[in-house]
Amino acid sequence: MVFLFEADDVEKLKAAEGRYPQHVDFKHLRRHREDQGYPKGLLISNDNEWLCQRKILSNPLMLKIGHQIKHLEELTLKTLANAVEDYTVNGFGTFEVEPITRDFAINAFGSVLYGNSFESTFTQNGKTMQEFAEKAKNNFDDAKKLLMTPECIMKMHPAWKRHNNRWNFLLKTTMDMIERHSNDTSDCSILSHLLQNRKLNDKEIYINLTDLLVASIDTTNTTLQWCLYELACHPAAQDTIISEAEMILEGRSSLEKTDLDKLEFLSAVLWETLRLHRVGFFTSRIIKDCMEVKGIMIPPQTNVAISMYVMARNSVLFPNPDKFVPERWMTDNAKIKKLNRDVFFGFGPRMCLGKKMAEMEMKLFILKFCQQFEFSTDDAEMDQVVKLLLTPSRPVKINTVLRHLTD
Ligand code: HEM
Repeated sequence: MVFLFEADDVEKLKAAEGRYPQHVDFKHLRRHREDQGYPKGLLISNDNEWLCQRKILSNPLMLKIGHQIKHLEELTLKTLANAVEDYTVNGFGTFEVEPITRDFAINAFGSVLYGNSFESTFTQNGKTMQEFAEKAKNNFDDAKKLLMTPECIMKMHPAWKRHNNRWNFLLKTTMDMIERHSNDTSDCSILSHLLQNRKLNDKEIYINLTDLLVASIDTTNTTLQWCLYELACHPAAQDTIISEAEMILEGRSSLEKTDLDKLEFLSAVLWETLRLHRVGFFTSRIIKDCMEVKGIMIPPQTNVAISMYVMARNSVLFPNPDKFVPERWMTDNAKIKKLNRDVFFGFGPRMCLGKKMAEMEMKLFILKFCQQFEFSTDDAEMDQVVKLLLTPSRPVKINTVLRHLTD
């Protein structure tokens, strides 16, 4: 395996990844699916099989983005209203953010997949979906162990059984959700689109919907926790988010998708959070063509990884790299701008399928959270723990006061 970490290397890797980019073999998922007679799904497919599924899944996702903002806004407000009710007394409260960010992450992407009625089934089946999120999260940890174990002895690892049992639960929950929502064609969910156009068979739909929800929950949940943590340490940034929104919205309380695109500082806060606290720390490709780096030829079929973590802490591009400085993204420096396009959500044709949706969800949540609460933290030093994703070492706790009380 070769590790690269300079911004220019991404371009070289893009040139060598070929038309059908291939990442490292997720052998733990592949073996479980083979054993159970399931198809691979987008996440672990390659070549034309990957490209076909990518097209089938990205079309409805793109369509949904334009229509989703009103629902997401309502969802965010509802999530925060519940938080106010549950965690604050007389407008003040100290609470862990994870239950709130996790509920939001499940509901936000759950409604993209299954339709806006997902939220009410989520409430009825709250326990099941919480369990789904919990098992998906624990599987990231076991996936790390299984990925590092040779395939010939992988099934002897204690993590193998746990991992499979959890996957069986995740798939079963998806089947229940599909059954529950298959007649709901009212708000063009991904499910209704897939059932109508029938380009994927039933098993392919099960696998892909499970993978999409798993890929969406912890990535969004973890990033939002880190973002609230950084904002709690930097209250002035909360004020800037609010004043920027006041300027762009000019008295309107409801947002359009185009408003979010104009909120430059809010985007910068998200990029800076992802720079410091990437949910994963490298993205890899099995290269198709040979590539040359610093005079060394790397042969085809080598696993080449870009270390996003190292790249994002490069002190030439990012002076004082360990400091949270959102303003550094509000620049004309093309190299820095390119990094947020190519790094946080991967690069090239195989970049994150949920990038645009995830950005929209997270920006909305952060903005509404800052408009609702003024918040700080007593926890000045938070370490990162590698669980495949880079998660906070302790629960993120914040001290809040309802903002209208401080105005
Ligand atoms: C903070 C949020 C997220 C981050 C930082 C993130 C990051 C990433 C990264 C780095 C990759 C690897 C890309 C590559 O190999 O070049 C990826 C792949 C992927 N992500 Fe995300 N992701 C996020 C949210 C989501 C969401 C909400 C979805 C739901 C659709 C999603 C679905 C996927 C899928 C399906 C892939 C595999 C794509 C493929 O193999 O073609 N992600 N993500």
